[in-house]
Amino acid sequence: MVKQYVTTYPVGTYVWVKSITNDVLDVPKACKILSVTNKQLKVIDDDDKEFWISRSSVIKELHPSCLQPLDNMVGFGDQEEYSILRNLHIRFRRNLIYTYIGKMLVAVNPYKALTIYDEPHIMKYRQHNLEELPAHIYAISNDCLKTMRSHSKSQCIVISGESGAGKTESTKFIVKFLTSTSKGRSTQVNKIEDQLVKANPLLEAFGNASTTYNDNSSRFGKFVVMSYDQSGLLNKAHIQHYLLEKSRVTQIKPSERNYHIFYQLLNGLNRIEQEQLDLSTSMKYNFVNQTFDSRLRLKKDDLKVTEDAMETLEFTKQDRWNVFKTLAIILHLGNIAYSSNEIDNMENTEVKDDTSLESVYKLLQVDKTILYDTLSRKTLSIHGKKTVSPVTKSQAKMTKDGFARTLYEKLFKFIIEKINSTLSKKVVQAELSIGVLDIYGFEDIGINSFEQLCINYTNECLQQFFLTHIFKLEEQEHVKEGVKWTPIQYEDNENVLNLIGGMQPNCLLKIVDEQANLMTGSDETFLLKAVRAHSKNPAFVDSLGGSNHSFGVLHFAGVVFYEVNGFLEKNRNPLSNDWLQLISSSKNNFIKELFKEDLAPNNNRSKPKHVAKLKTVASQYQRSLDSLMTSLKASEPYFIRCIKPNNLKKPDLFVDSLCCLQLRYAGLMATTKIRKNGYQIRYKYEEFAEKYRYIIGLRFNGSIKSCRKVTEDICLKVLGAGTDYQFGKSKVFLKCEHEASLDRAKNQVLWDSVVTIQKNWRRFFEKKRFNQLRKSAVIIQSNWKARRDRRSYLALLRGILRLQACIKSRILLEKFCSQRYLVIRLQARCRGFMARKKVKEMLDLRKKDDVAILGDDIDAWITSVFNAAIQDDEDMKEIYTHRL
Ligand SMILES: Nc1ncnc2c1ncn2[C@@H]1O[C@H](COP(=O)(O)OP(=O)(O)OP(=O)(O)O)[C@@H](O)[C@H]1O
Repeated sequence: MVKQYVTTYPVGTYVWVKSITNDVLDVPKACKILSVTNKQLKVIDDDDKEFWISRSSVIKELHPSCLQPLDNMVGFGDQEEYSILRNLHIRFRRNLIYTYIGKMLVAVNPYKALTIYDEPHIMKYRQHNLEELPAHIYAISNDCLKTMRSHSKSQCIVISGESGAGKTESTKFIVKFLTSTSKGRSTQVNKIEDQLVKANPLLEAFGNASTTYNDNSSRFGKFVVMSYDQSGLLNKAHIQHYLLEKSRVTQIKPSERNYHIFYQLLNGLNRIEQEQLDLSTSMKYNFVNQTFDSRLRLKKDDLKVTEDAMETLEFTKQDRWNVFKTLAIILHLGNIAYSSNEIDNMENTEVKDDTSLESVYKLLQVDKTILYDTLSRKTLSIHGKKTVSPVTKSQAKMTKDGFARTLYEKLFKFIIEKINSTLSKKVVQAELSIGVLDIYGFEDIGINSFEQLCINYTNECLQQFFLTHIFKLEEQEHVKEGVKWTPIQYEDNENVLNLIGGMQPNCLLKIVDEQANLMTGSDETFLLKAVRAHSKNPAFVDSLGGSNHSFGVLHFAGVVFYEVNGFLEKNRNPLSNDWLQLISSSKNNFIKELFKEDLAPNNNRSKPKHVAKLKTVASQYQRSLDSLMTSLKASEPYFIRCIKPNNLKKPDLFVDSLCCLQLRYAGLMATTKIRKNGYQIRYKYEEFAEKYRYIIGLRFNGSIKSCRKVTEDICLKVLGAGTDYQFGKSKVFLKCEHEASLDRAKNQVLWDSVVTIQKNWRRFFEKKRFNQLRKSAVIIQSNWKARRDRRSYLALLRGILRLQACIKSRILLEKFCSQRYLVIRLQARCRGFMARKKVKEMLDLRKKDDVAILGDDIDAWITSVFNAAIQDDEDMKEIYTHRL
């Protein structure tokens, strides 16, 4: 038995080991076998912890594809929850926080700064396709941008996850990438890019606060839409906001804080400004001193950052001052105190006439008596007759706080509208856009209220959008196209959606609205009606039997109980006629502008709008949610699921059970399966043929019939026969890896064509250059040859002249010598003649005179003459010879 075991799992094998506890979230672990005994195995897990396990704890051996961390989890041979979790875990330990599931991105919050978001990374990811580089949020952003351009269709990126999972940071990285790709191409784009980036600190100052889960938690949802013109340049942006958590303005939970801007204001204003707004240090104001979190130090510069952002976003100095003034009013409202006494058995509430009342009166610019009355009385209209009645201390405080909350909400709306007007100055036609949705995650905070119901309803809608996109559409499309489809089990949340909102007449939000509009409506009547309408609905959990007034909803992430106390009040517009009249009498035009919608006359111009049917929070919220869903449905979606690795906000700590829960809630498991089993890539035949026709070197002729044939030919050529892809009625169904192969093949063809074009162009260019060079070379050569020939000609000429001179001199010399010779000969002849003549004469004389004496002289003389003649001849001869 042992032998068999050891043979199956030898030392060094990686195996899945069952969890030690029976906790549903304690998933199996991957361990390496270190040693084997008869009964037990010594193993080491991914955290380098060694322990002994029994043989029966081993589930199975790890699939070879799971041994190394994978960038895209659809590549796993082993599609189990624990293998996915382990992949995320070991990647996280290597600081690889991003992982794909098909085109969906899972991002694990590292809780530490990573050096993967700088400009060189942006440049790198901009030049590559998805999956060519390690998984990254930039790769998803780049793919989204490319798809928008190539499909000419707007895109959206839906980011979801728990509070603190990293949604807002992810949004910032996407915006950074998308804006920087257009950066530098025009001054207008640069301006929008700066403004969009600066909108972040401004929104964070007014919409973020420190909470138990996150020191910089966004207390509102936002949908940032970036619009691109036809040339693909970013030219405007718009921010839509959802459900600001306004209750935080007046009430903060222990160890949490109010919105950052209040602390910034109290710490950052100079003394003169503080005096003008009657403000001093933060600890004096009830709305901000309820808790003090020592972890968060207040920085003087924070207000400066917000003011800089305001300046970039074109807030005027007056706007800035108006905003600060409104914040000061809210802070002073928080400090207004009441006293009460009993008159005629009725509690009579009075406002303490202190500095806070003075400050509100001064900053709100209203009549002090009207302010005093609004704060401590209420006007009732009975049968058209108005009567003023006293209110209890708690009622007075509630309406005053309600006004402070509404004022803050209006101020936040003003900030967003101002940002939007700056970011959307340019009007463009035929624009495409990329929307990034960063919305609060699913919430269960113990005592949940109306706000949590709305937040969780939003998450249900997004979950349905996700499910619809991933599952339902997949299924429908496969069936419609006649492609083989293996159904996959997933949790459909349509039931929960119908329970809370939507078109159903009896949904919870409609019942809250209905009760809020009834004079007799109360939280109790709402609960009663809800129970009556939905007691049989499996998604509705009735807790009427319990001591508290609550009901539960079975959300996709689990059951959440909601306390109904305050439901109706929160749903109603809390501003009474008294407050609206106070505002309409104000000389503070900014505040009046904030409330202009509420103060605008109704159709019946004599009556203020607020007298008509209530414009409830639920109805407004449902409208904005509907519009959001319409925008999302009109675009091609990308999903980013953010995962919080631990609740301690610590780096390098990955708690398996916590992450496992988030994976389940996010439906990631089913996604991995559908991605692996299904065909995530599909193209209409025309689109496919148009996109990939280069592979078979074809011109596009637009006919559907031929497009299908073209598609089949291309697939056969690149993917081969029998590979797992299918042809539907109008589309071809492919897997991710098929698209990658096709893209590679297309890129290769395009690359080859580019090389051919380049080659030919270079040839043409080089040939032209060569011809020019040759022409020039010939000119140079000919000039050079001419010069050289001229030089040798001149040398030759000189030689010839010298030769001529030599020859001439020689001829002359010869002539001279011969003449001389002749002259000498002539001389000799003459001399001979003369001598002979003289001899003859002397001989004649001897004949006549003393011949004996003369005879000897004559002989000597004749001899000398003869020798001289011979010598002359010899000399001549020699001269002549030398000359030659
Ligand atoms: N990619 C990241 N790199 C480094 N730190 C990160 C990253 N993502 C998130 N964080 C850290 O986690 C904190 C919480 O992130 P973030 O504010 O984005 O969460 P959230 O999901 O938007 O939360 P909430 O819903 O409460 O607004 C950030 O302040 C930051 O410190």
